[in-house]
Amino acid sequence: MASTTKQLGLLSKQTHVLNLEDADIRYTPEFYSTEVANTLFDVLLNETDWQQDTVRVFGKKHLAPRLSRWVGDPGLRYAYSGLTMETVPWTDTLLAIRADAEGACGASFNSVLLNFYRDGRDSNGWHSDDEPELGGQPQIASLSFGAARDFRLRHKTDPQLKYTLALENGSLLFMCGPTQANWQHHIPKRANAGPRINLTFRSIVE
Ligand SMILES: O=C(O)CCC(=O)C(=O)O
Ligand SMILES: [Fe+2]
Repeated sequence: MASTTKQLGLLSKQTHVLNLEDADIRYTPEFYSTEVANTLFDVLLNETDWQQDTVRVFGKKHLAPRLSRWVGDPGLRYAYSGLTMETVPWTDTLLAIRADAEGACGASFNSVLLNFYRDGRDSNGWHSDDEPELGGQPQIASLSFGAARDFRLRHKTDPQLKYTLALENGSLLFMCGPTQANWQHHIPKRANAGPRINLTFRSIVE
């Protein structure tokens, strides 16, 4: 994957617009073919220097229930769960995926958070990606590789409004507009789930 603009075997599959109030979320299940997605899973697994971060929950420090890595343009910093993280440089693989995501979403991204859910015991707690450095209407492209996992959404003020969708191997989920201001999301634990890698491309405004 030498060229940063090379298309990684994109399929022109249907994008579904989720019918959710106060949100703008679009889901493309087969953004990458299964074959390409499986290859990308292996490459990302092996090329990434995975770390287990410490997160602060109600003032207490815990090891995050997943492995992760921040990648982005030089000098970018990001405050996350009470910690300031510095990004590490892009790889050719990540630049190629970024180009695909930017083309599909009509957005630009200067960083990506890589998450590795080793098995179904790994998870991601309820949150919004609404840190000030993401701007007023964060645009987030989320790509999933490996085992499908449920992605749950809940409205911040109306408890009746909730939604679950399975993020499949090779899928793209794009969240933009008022989504982060009004909704939270999480990845619950799932018995027997296999390994999964998720990339969330973002744009940090300094
Ligand atoms: O793993 C996922 O699909 C979600 C990851 C996520 O919400 C995040 O990194 O902010
Ligand atoms: Fe998130």
